[in-house]
Amino acid sequence: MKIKMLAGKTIEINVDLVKERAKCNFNIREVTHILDGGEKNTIQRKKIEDISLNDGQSRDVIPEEYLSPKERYENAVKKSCIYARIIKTELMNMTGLETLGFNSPVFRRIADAYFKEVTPLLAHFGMFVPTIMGQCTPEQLAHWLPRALNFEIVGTYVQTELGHGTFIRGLETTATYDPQTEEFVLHSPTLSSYKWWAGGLGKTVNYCVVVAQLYTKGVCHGVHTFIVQIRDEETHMPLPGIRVGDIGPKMGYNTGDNGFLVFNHHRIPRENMMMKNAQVLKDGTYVKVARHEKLTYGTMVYVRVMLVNEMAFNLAKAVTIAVRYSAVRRQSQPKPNQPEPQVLDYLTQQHKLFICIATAHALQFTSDWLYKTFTSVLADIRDDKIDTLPELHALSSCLKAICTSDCAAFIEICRFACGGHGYMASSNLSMIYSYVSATRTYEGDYTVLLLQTARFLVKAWEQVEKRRPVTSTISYLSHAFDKLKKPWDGSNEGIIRAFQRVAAGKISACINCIRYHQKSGKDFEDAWQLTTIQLVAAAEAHCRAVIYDTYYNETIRLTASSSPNVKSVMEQLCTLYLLYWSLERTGDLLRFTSLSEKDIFDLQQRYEKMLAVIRPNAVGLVDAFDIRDEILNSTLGAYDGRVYERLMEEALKSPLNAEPVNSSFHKHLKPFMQGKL
Ligand SMILES: CCCCCCCCCCCCCCCCCCCCCC(=O)SCCNC(=O)CCNC(=O)[C@H](O)C(C)(C)COP(=O)(O)OP(=O)(O)OC[C@H]1O[C@@H](n2cnc3c(N)ncnc32)[C@H](O)[C@@H]1OP(=O)(O)O
Ligand SMILES: Cc1cc2nc3c(=O)[nH]c(=O)nc-3n(C[C@H](O)[C@H](O)[C@H](O)COP(=O)(O)OP(=O)(O)OC[C@H]3O[C@@H](n4cnc5c(N)ncnc54)[C@H](O)[C@@H]3O)c2cc1C
Repeated sequence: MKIKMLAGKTIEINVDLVKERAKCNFNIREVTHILDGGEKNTIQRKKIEDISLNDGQSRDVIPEEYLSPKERYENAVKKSCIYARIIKTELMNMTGLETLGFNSPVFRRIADAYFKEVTPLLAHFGMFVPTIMGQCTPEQLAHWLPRALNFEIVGTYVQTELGHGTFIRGLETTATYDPQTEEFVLHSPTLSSYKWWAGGLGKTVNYCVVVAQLYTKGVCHGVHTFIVQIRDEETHMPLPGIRVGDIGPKMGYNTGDNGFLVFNHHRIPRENMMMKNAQVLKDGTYVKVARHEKLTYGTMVYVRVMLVNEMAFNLAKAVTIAVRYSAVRRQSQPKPNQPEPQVLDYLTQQHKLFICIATAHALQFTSDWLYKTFTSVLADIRDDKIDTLPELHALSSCLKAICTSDCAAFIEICRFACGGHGYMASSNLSMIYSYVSATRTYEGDYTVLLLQTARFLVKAWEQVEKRRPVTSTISYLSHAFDKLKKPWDGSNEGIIRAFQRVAAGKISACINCIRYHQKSGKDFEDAWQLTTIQLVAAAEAHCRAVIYDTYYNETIRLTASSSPNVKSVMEQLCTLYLLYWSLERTGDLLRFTSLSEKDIFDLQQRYEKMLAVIRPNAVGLVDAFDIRDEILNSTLGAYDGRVYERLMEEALKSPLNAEPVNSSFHKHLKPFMQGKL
């Protein structure tokens, strides 16, 4: 079927997708505007996408998979420069876009059209610039920020070492102050102190933020951040005292040139210590400026916040691919003499996919809410108020952990939903998965971050016990002393309250367990270690309760003035999300609420009914994510649904198809088959 598109281009669209779009009963644009945070944002995003993508500079002539690792990296650098130039010269100064930050999610979104994996400049944008913004004095900021934003220097964030990633206090790289020359001497004293992992470090950057143990006047003051030049600005040669290189192939991020870095008594000026939170004076005197010791960890908190948005977007990509493909794909014959159904019509397929759409919405709204919380805490810190920081740390830690973990699991389900073709590199699902699966580890491992949140929850519990006030995200704890099981009512609000009861019950169980071990003679640290499995589960339950509450309230708020059908489809998705997790967590609900077997039966019925209600709008819902084909980069997920044509077109690009017979036949296979080898 031929369809005339808005831009005047005529394209052929798969007939099943045309029918699906005709079935959709809500205004797709309106949902796009809600997801973008308003119509103005959608218009702005589309304008930026047009400028960045319409001239085709993002496209590769040869698919990246067929290039050598070196060629892939070089191609990524080339395209990074093209894209960075567009951002710098065409977008940032454009009228109407003044409010757009260098770290706008729109820039990040478009980057996927340029890079199948990642740009070597991701850590420059994502970590180097934010650390400069967060850790420098005004004078340092004036010196470094313009240089970094203008790409006169490119940098990364070098913290992790071979021996330690999680335990930052255990890092071994030293920065020892020499008052004679007013310099810091950076040194890697052991093999385990070698810096390892930083993105862009291997070959791309010439500067970096280094996290090292600060020594002055013979005293260690713990980890601090330093701006370190590692390569010559002209020749790009590593400076004396620096050994730097690429760490080699990984499961993903292969165009990201993650690197190693070894210091041999490398000297940097005193002014290169990032001095917003602590200073070393010329004579070597150490002066603590910040009121909260952990403000040095600020960049990590920022990235954890940004990652929640990243997850919403990546899941939206994966489910767009899987839903469109499932509308095009036909398989099996449940009834004799009937046509093969679209796989999207199978209830089990809907069960795999509609939760992914709902999760993308839940994470998008949660991420917007978290970002607002983050900016308000930053404003507090600027006013020298630090009491809101622990809650932000607890929230960003658990949300980063749960969102990255859920998103990785659901993306893999999207791949399962696409059968064998989902396993093709050209589906792009494997690339999306390998990108997302790393996010569960980096910027704080899943378990480690949930234990940070648990620490906050245990302290909050003690506050509640003393009848002291607690902050809003944990106010539900005040009902936790109710020994009775929470009555189950099954409404959306009821489900949210039930899960808050689950979280409170799990935290209470942890407290009991810690106290039990303490009573039997263990010290607090041992009692804590013996409770960590339950603590992780309690922090997860708390995090999910926060997501349910945020998703539900934001859906109501954001659709308050929407058209009736948009309002109802958004509410249906939110209800589906709550029902899905109720069914996933029946054990918890049976333990902490009055949920009965009959209630579980009802939940299942309601859940399946909701799948059926959402079914006609499924393609419309993924269209509403409004992800351009260049960004999706998928044979299975393109807007036109020409799945088989695209699969064949991509297969023909394989260099193995360039010749009818490969030379290995004559060299190896034939002699072997003829018994001559
Ligand atoms: C052209 C291009 C265009 C492109 C355009 C693109 C443009 C857009 C770009 C946009 C970019 C988007 C995407 C970004 C992707 C970036 C990629 C990133 C890659 C990955 C980077 C990394 O991977 S980089 C390394 C991260 N490595 C960690 O993540 C280590 C975890 N490890 C810890 O984080 C600590 O080690 C750990 C466990 C807390 C214990 O720290 P510790 O031992 O010092 O502390 P304790 O546990 O003893 O805790 C003592 C007390 O401190 C409290 N506390 C602890 N932390 C706190 C904190 N942060 N804030 C407040 N309070 C804190 C705690 O709550 C206790 O409080 P209390 O005493 O009151 O209970
Ligand atoms: C793709 C990628 C990019 C990266 N980019 C950067 C970068 O740009 N800059 C940078 O500095 N780093 C970077 N990293 C490193 C990353 O931040 C660390 O790998 C991450 O923080 C995890 O730390 P680790 O490797 O030390 O894991 P470990 O802490 O050694 O984890 C191993 C296991 O031990 C468990 N564990 C550890 N501590 C505890 C505990 N206290 N309690 C219970 N269980 C525990 C963990 O749960 C995990 O299962 C990157 C990593 C990856 C994969």
